Parts: sequence; structure tokens; C-alpha cells
Amino acid sequence: MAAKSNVEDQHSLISSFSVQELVKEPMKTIPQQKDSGLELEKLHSTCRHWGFFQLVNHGVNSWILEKVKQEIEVFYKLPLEEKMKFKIREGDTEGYGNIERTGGRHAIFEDDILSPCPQPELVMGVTPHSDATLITILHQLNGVDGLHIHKDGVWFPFSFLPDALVVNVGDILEIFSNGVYRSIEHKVVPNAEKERMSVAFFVNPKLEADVGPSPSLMNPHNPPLFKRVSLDRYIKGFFSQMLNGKSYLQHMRIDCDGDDNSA
Ligand SMILES: O=C(O)CCC(=O)C(=O)O
Ligand SMILES: [Fe+2]
Repeated sequence: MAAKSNVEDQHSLISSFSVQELVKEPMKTIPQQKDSGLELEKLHSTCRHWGFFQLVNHGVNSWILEKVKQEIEVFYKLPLEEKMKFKIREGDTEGYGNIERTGGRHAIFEDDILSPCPQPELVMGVTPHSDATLITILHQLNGVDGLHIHKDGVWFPFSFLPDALVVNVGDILEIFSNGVYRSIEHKVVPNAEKERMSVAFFVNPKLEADVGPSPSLMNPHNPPLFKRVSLDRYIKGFFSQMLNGKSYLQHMRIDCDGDDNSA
């Protein structure tokens, strides 16, 4: 079964790609300018080919991650009316709910609890999508896997290392890098028996920023591939469309038919 072993190869490659291979000192998260070119090259190549990696020696103490898990468990057990007291309100930067996932926030947390599903193979789970963010940092809180990623036309399950933070390149970074770094399409599939808990930290530019290719990368040999729009307009455009794989990113391409989105 060639297809299966191909999937397994990809799986083991990505799982073993940890920050331990990128950075030798535990307190660092990503290579800095002063690190060897090789370390930076690895990070560059991962963002380019995978758009996805897990950090192990990220410096966030495991007791903090444990505390996040406990707090989320306590919160989710509250009656709905109690939880709704913390509902995200327009213009707020924090709150309960996931309607406005990137909505003008510099960075927000979103926590997901997916209940067990008796027939997971019949459920699409969370719609396949790439994140409309700059980057997303994910943490799986209870060791129940469910994230699947799409690479070279194949969906395959992803295994979180314990205590790892998983970083995925979002659409804004793909646009900013003019397509050099690739946002990864992913989805969550419910587990048949176990509840899954994860927390997502969405990192975005500030509201006043524009979304577009970095001017410093532009030259006659590297013309902009994506439109430049205000973050506000980008977000409104995102929420006006159905979540569907990487379709909104396609819409941001200069050669895409449709509205002229220039700011
Ligand atoms: O729970 C996860 O592992 C991923 C969740 C996700 O894709 C999202 O919130 O955008
Ligand atoms: Fe996502």
C-alpha cells in the first residue's frame, strides 16, 4: 500500500521535527539572527514546505499548561448562561465564543472541546481550512489527537508531542512572504470515544496594519502575488465567505477574478 506508507513517512517526518532540532538551548523558541545559518535554514525550509512544526523546548512551564487545562475544564462545566456572561463583544479582545476568530484582535485564545462522536468517519469534523492568521499556536490539552493536516493532496493524522506547542503558518504570513511560506490546510476529526481539548492562540498584525506582500521582498523578479488590503477589510472579506479550505487566500491573489480588493 504505497499511499499508506507515503502518509506514514510524512507523519513521522513531521512529528520528529521539533524545536530540539532547530535550537539546542531549551529556553529559545525559534532561531534568532545570531544562530547558525543552518538553524535558520531549517526553520525557513519547514515554513516553506510544511507550514507547520511543533515546539518542544518552548520555555512555557508544564505547570502553566496544566493550569490552562484545569481552568478550561472548570469553565466548560459552567452552565451556558454563566459562560455567556463572558461572551466576546464587538470591539473586545477577549471572551467566550469563536464567531469572530480573528476579528481585529492582535492575538486571542480560542479553546475547543470536541465531544466524542460514535461515528467519526461520517462526520467532517471541523471544516477543512487554513487559518486566516499570521501564525497560530496550538496546544492539545488532554492527549487526545484529532488534528489532520493536508499535504501534497493527502490528509493524514497529526500526533502532538506531550507539552508541545504546534505552530502553523497562517494565510497572512503566506501573503506577507509573497507565497514563500505556505499556510497549511487542516481539520479536526472527532474521536469515537474520547473528548478532545485544545487551545489555539491566534497571532495577528495590529488592526491598523495592511495585509499584503512585504515591500522589502518585492522586485521586478518577484512581483506581488497578493493584493494589499487593510486588516479590517481582510477580516470582513474572510467572514463574508464560507470557510472552505484555502479559498479565501485564493481570493486574495492578484490574478484572481472578482472584486478589486486594493485598499
Ligand atoms: O484543535 C486543533 O488542533 C486545531 C483547531 C483549529 O484548527 C482552529 O481553531 O483553527
Ligand atoms: Fe485552524
